[in-house]
Amino acid sequence: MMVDLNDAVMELEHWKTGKGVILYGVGGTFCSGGYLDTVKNICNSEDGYKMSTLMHDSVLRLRNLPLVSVALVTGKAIGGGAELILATDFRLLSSSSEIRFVEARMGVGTGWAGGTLLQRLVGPRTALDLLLTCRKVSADEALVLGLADDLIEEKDDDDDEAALKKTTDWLNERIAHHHYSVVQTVKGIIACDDFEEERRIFSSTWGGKAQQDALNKNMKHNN
Ligand SMILES: CC[C@@H](C(=O)O)C(=O)SCCNC(=O)CCNC(=O)[C@H](O)C(C)(C)COP(=O)(O)OP(=O)(O)OC[C@H]1O[C@@H](n2cnc3c(N)ncnc32)[C@H](O)[C@@H]1OP(=O)(O)O
Repeated sequence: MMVDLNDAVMELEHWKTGKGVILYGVGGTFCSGGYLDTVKNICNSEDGYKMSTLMHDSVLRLRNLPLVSVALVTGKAIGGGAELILATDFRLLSSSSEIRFVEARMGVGTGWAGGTLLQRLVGPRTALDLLLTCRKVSADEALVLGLADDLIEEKDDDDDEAALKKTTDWLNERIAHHHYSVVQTVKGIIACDDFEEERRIFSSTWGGKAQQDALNKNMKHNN
């Protein structure tokens, strides 16, 4: 899974006209973290560092894609699986889903970049609490904590297809009507968090097709 994720992110980096991507699990589980047989086979500091380096690479490159990314969490997100939901811009949870950072119970810290990302999202105090208690976070609580951006009501727990359709619609409300260059510009500006880089990215679309089309419409922004 870890190598497959890295390959998938590399493929997405070559999608020059892309606008959005949804990260989701199948079979009623988002992700239950590292495959335990693999974890048992790499249980030494050197291999742990290599695994963590691979996953940090995947997670941070996923976060920095010029695409708007959403994690659709149906079922459980456990351990590294809970860390993976932090790799995207947004998180949509099915009402029966559950997030649980179990790393401390496994005798380790967060190995897939989840510690730094979690404290940026919910603050250091809440991050520390979630990582030390290893407690279940329900979809409702995730919304309160800022771990979820929206909830996907599902008629029954294993209706993955319906949840994916609702998530696609949610994402399209934000990207479908924009030219891909505009989506990539806005995402690039937010991801860079740097004024000089923002000016450079901004100027890459100034005068472009999307702006010319918009100006030619003589739009009034009052509806
Ligand atoms: C840095 C990341 C890394 C780390 O923290 O070190 C990790 O993420 S380590 C892995 C952390 N994850 C776990 O410890 C998960 C352990 N599994 C569970 O807690 C539960 O299986 C579940 C994920 C909550 C699902 O429970 P449930 O719905 O009751 O189903 P089952 O327990 O019957 O699971 C079905 C089947 O899947 C196997 N399984 C689940 N997770 C893993 C996993 N991470 N690695 C390997 N196998 C996993 C589980 O063993 C069952 O298999 P069978 O017993 O053969 O049916």
